[in-house]
Amino acid sequence: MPEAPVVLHAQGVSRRFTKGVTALSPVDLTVREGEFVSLLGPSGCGKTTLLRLMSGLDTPTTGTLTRAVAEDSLSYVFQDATLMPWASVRTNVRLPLDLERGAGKRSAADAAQAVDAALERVGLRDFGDAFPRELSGGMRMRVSIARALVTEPRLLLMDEPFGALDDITRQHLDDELLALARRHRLTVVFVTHNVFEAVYLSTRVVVMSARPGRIVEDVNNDVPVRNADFRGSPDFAMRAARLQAALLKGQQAGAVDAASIGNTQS
Ligand SMILES: Nc1ncnc2c1ncn2[C@@H]1O[C@H](COP(=O)(O)OP(=O)(O)OP(=O)(O)O)[C@@H](O)[C@H]1O
Repeated sequence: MPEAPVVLHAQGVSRRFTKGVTALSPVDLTVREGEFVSLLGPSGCGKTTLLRLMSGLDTPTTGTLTRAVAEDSLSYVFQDATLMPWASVRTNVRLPLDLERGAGKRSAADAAQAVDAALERVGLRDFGDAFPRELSGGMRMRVSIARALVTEPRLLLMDEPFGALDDITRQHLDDELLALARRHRLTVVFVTHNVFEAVYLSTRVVVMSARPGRIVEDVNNDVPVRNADFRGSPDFAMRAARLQAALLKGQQAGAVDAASIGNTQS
């Protein structure tokens, strides 16, 4: 079977911030259409930095990053739901279309239809008139996902979207996300530091070292079925253990890197 087209390609991409913080060592990474790639790494290893570079919100210090989808085919989901508290769910979800409509792209009726469809997709059809304060944390995150889906993106960049939720809600949203990704043939890059979530969701897991982040392992995780049986299976536990070991290796590599940087500076 021919390989799916490339959606994202990073070559030698690094990011150094002012004040000398190197958040990301040179990274090479290719993401293909339909993949669900998790970036897994310890806190502060540069996952968000890499995701922001992929989105175009930030530019690399070195290297090149090419994206084969247009800016309006890409959506970014932040760690927090980041909803406007004074606006209804419907208005929140419509925001990207309002910004787009400024450029004369879509009629109000089309926008309303797209908002309803996005709310339907995340199971919030009856909550369009509610305000964020009336919703649970999980529902707010679903609104945030509906807002990301309303433009019908091909590429979804998600920065630890379920990190603040309890396990049951997280698992529920994991299932909803998988169904959405499958139904709409999305390519997803998903930041997490949770090995179990990475195993459950991803077709591929990119494990990063502690800061300065670099890729220590690129693990294929293409499994045929993802459901409660899979979560409870020995295969699942083995995959999680393997990622845990890779994470540990990455943490140690980060510590060694930091020590050698210290040595060269002293
Ligand atoms: N704008 C910035 N200016 C200076 N340093 C920054 C900036 N953004 C991030 N950093 C630093 O870069 C490093 C990587 O940050 P980043 O947010 O990418 O990590 P992360 O892996 O996403 O962490 P977490 O899992 O905790 O969200 C951190 O040490 C952070 O302090």
